[in-house]
Amino acid sequence: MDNAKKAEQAHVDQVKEVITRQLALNEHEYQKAQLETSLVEKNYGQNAKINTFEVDDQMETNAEVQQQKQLVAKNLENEKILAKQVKTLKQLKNSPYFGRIDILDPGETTPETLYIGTASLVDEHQNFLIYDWRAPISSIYYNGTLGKVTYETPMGELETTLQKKRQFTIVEGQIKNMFDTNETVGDEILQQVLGEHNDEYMKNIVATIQKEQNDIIRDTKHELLLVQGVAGSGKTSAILQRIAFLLYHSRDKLSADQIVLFSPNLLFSHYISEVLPSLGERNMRQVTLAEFLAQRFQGLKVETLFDCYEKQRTLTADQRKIRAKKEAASFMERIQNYLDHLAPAKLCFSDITLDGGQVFFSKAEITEIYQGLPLKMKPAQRFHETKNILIKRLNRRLKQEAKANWVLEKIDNLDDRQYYDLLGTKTRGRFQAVDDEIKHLARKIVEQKFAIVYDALYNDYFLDIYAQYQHFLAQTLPESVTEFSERLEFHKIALEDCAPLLYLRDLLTGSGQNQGIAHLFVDEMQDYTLPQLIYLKHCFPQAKLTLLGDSEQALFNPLQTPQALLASLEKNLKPRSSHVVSLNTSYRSTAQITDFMKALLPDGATINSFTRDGKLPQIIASPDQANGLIALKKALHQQLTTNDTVALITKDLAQAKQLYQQLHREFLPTLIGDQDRALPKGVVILPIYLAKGLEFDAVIAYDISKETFPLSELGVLYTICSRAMHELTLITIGESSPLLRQLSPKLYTLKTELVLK
Ligand SMILES: Nc1ncnc2c1ncn2[C@@H]1O[C@H](COP(=O)(O)OP(=O)(O)OP(=O)(O)O)[C@@H](O)[C@H]1O
Repeated sequence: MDNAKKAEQAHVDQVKEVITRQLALNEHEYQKAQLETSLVEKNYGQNAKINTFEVDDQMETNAEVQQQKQLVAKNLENEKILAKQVKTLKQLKNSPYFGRIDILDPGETTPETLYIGTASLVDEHQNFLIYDWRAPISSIYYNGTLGKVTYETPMGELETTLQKKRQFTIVEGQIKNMFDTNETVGDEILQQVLGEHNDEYMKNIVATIQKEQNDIIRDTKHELLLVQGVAGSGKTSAILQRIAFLLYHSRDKLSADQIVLFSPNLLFSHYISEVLPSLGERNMRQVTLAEFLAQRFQGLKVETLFDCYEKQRTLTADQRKIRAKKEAASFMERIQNYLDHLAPAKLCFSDITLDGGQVFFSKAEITEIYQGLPLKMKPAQRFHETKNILIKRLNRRLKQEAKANWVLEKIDNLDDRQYYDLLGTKTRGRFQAVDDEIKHLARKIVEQKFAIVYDALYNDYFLDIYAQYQHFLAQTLPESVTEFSERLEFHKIALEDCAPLLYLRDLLTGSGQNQGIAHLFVDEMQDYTLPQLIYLKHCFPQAKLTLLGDSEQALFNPLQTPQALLASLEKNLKPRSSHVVSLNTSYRSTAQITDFMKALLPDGATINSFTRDGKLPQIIASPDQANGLIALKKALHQQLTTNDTVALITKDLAQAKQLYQQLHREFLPTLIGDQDRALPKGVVILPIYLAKGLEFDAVIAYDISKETFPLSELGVLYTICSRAMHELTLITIGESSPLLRQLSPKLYTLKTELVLK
């Protein structure tokens, strides 16, 4: 070990000692806090039982119980903080830091050495032994080259001189690797990290964040941040780091619950779920578009992105035209326009009925209320007012109904359990007058009977939104009405109708907005239509947006330059400020695989491959299905010897199912469906849309032939190839895809599979 490394190891050991001391202290405190909580809880349980006979005692007990409750809550909070500290210290003990910077501030003569890790560590004398990677000063580590550098602080920009930058890999407290570097985080450690095999969970990239990724992570200025990055350029990694950064940066006012990430599929949600916890943060909320819509269309089967993809080849030219119109931003403007001119008489209300079908509020009564309101009222206000009037009328009816004979009879026939259930939090015999107790019970009985009416009012069921949307379609796109209503009869709704319909509903009823979400992230945004993005922005009006995508991987939408995309988003989402970042270096795959992917694209020259060496992709040409299958089996056997997981990625579900049938005896593969959340080891077979955002050590694509992959399937083939980290194999059957024929033979090895019979 050279002297520098010895000195650094000695420093690691010193820091570890401090960590060990703090860990012991925190663990002790944590156990104490746990004990205290359980004692208070026990106490609180007993306290809650005593003194409930006299009114005064009862009040006293209530106050005491309140106090005890607060104590438990405080203790639990304390416990949570200590548990988090223990977890953080344990992580630091294993690997206290990954970077060091030596800086010389203006006017100083001796440089200061700072170590950077996943969390801060302060010793007993308030010296910072480790700086959190998110601290303002740490940005120098990611951004600066040696010499004069600046960094942002809450007080403004500061300047310093960066004299040294050192990277470490520390495992179990031992320095495994150490490099000095001038540039941003150097290649050596990155090489090593990227060369590792794929894991069940994505890892954080905190030690090797690249400069342009750092710009995304630390952006706090823009309301709309658009990231356009080539496959494997670290978009997902960067946004997860960004979430951790934002939680640190705004820790007083931002919590993980105020952040929503739209992810492409459930597998992906599982895959990324460990990144934030590994950085000491809680996970944000995650949802797929399908889940989000399914919640809003209960009772209907909502077409998913995957259904759309599967069926797109069977659409007629007319259906395509209709879909294109519904997926244009102007369709949302038309909704706005429709509402601006909608006469109150054209509102499609429906009866509110009781369980037995008896009408409680008729459509005519509701329409009359709505029409009778002042003309200048906006639709949402008018709707709200109608609802208020209906609730008042309902309450009046309930009051009258409570005096009805059937109610009094019911009270007489209540058994004890029913009686106490109706009393709820009230106590029998504790009402000021006996009549009050009867009144209370009567009220509860009628409330139960008419709960369905409350429910209908509360959830706006008295507006027939489907009929309203149909009315809108009849005026705007009449050729699409029949298909919409036919689907509805079968309790189905097409994906392209979801965003416009919900938008119409929300604007009409003034509902559907969540003001509490501060950040909205959309991954794989190239698969979203503008109306969907407009609707999401409408749902989360206070949220800053981070949209990430790669136009080249679009399974549905045409290619767009980042600038054109930004211009279109600015026009339609109207953010106060916006910024686009392009990521052009692909980190996921070996240089050979990235070069192959690049060559598939007409504008692939803009992609930089990261210098990680590997095997050339392999193309196996086979004359027919039988030989193709033999080639596939051989390739699977061979790749399973060096990789834990081999992914057979297909163009669609039908092909995935067929291959599963052909391989299941020999390989026991797993056929992945859209409800699967985890990826097992071995051979996995999945259609490309379920592989979005994921990566695999080895990827095989089957039947890359003229018919299955014409030029128009470029995006699909590119996305399949870009899932491979270390090995890529393409098997062609008969005439190969024209996408492959245009590639230089230097980019792959070619093998012919031909078994002579
Ligand atoms: N700075 C980095 N340090 C270490 N690894 C990185 C870095 N940036 C990206 N990677 C790795 O590269 C791979 C691809 O990253 P990621 O999945 O975030 O890219 P992406 O742009 O979202 O990809 P895609 O759009 O193709 O799904 C991951 O294995 C990730 O860990």
